[in-house]
Amino acid sequence: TRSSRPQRMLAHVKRHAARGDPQSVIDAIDYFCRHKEWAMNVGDEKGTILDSVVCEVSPGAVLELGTYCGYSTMRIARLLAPGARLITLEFNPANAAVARQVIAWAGLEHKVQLVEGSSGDLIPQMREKFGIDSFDLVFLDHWKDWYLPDTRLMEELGLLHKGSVLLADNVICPGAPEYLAYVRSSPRYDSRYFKSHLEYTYVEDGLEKSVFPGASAGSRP
Ligand SMILES: Cc1ncnc2c1ncn2[C@@H]1O[C@H](/C=C/CNC(=O)c2cc(-c3ccc(F)cc3)cc(O)c2O)C[C@H]1O
Ligand SMILES: [Mg+2]
Repeated sequence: TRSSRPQRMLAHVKRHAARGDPQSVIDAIDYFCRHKEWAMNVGDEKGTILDSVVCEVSPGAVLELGTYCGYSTMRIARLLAPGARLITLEFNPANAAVARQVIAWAGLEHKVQLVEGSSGDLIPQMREKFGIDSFDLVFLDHWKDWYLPDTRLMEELGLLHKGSVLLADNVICPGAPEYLAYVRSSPRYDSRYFKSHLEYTYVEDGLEKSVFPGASAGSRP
């Protein structure tokens, strides 16, 4: 049967990127998406904003929702300090299979734990299964109407601590209106919009960075 776009992207990586060199894998994917076939990776322009937030937070524990082909997984993992961990959730087995190979080609598999399944099912298992007490950084890039329910779930489970950062892709295109309204109106978050463009296009899009000031915030009388 005809190959999938993620499979063609992986083939391009294996042909053009150097093993163990994350930047060459990132560049190969960006080239493929810009000059051969568009794909919904966060891309190089928004990726630079993602990089700066990762460096600013220098997280010990990161959660990524929606691995897809592993592009943003690599962007985050390549910047992590020794011992820091990135858990990425992907419910489509075919995507997960491609992402594992992309991450391995970049030589980052020791920094990444890719878990297959739905975020709604897996987030409640973070403590017991992965020994994670809370996340310093969460990158939201899965189905857009899952952003808000998953954020509420992480709050309720106490997986966000004072200073935890949520970074959400696509808040303009395709958009995550309910999520955006929530983080921008809730006294629980200090939220800021980073204007950019939809990956590999001139269409406006951006990232929303929301800092969780702590459970006590917003509950004061
Ligand atoms: C709930 C849940 N749990 C685990 N993995 C989940 C999940 N929901 C989706 N996923 C996985 O994440 C990935 C899905 C991401 C959804 N992202 C998108 O739909 C998306 C779409 C566009 C876009 C913009 C303009 C256009 F004209 C067309 C498309 C751009 C993007 O950057 C995107 O992230 C793959 C999927 O298997
Ligand atoms: Mg996205």
